[in-house]
Amino acid sequence: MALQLKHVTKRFGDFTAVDDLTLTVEKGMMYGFLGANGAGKTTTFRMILGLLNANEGQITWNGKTIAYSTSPEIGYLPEERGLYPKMKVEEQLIFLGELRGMSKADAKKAIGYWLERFEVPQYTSKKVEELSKGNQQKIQVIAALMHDPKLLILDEPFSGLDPVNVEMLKKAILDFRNKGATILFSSHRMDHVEELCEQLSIMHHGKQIVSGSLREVKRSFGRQNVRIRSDYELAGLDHIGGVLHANHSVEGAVFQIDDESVAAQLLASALEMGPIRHFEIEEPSLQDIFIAKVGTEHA
Ligand SMILES: Nc1ncnc2c1ncn2[C@@H]1O[C@H](COP(=O)(O)OP(=O)(O)OP(=O)(O)O)[C@@H](O)[C@H]1O
Repeated sequence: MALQLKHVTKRFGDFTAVDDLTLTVEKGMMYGFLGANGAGKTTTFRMILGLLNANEGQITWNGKTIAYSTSPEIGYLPEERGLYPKMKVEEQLIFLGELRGMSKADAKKAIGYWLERFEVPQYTSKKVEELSKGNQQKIQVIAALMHDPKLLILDEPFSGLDPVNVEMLKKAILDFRNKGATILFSSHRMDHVEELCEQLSIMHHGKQIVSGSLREVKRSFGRQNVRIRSDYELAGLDHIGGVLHANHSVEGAVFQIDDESVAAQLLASALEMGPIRHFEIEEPSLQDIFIAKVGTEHA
């Protein structure tokens, strides 16, 4: 039970949007698909769903090409949210559930469950256009989950949701993972990916420039962060040899280093300047890795 992409390439004219992409998402795994705007994420999702044809390579789900008959097994949250504004919430979800092979009775039951769970039961008979953007997003998420799919493809699932709703959705997605669903999702929020995903890829101009488990990706990055909190300015430490990058805030600073001996030097130099409140050597965040790999050129 796995989603497999092997050497997948998609060209639009002479522009290559996805270039020789290979990845596997095993059953019960949550896979984070990262990349700057235009990196090729949505194009990849559309190829997985069969909405676009790849020019080269193979995409299989449990060893078979994804076809219309596979659709009841798949839940897709598209990037461009596509609800009918004039249609009532329940009517619309019943329609979408039936497209995924549900009976009307099963669809109604699932809709009741999800509207309650997402704390919006009062919207059952409202037109979609009467809902706020975040609540429309919840309805679209319900459309992707209600038929209990085995493979979830979620394009920016958390965008437009407030922090409480983000937590609600994270729990729902984790429940799917815990009952064995295979999940691939894109996000621009590195903290969400860091929290949820065992495996990840970073795409850049259609190419997969980083891939592996979160642990491997962090280890192979080879840099660490030194966090110092103090009541005085730490800018004087930026020029210590071996400091690759410094980020200052009201609380202190975070210095990126690639050699642990630099940490000792930072500590000694900070203490020479005055007392410090906190000193810690941290592993790099996904945000650090993303910016280092994609950021300069992106900027
Ligand atoms: N139908 C199309 N015709 C021509 N070019 C396209 C088409 N669809 C996508 N592209 C181009 O392919 C590239 C990848 O687009 P894609 O939508 O996959 O990026 P993305 O990683 O999902 O970006 P975002 O984070 O902004 O959603 C972009 O340069 C885009 O302009």
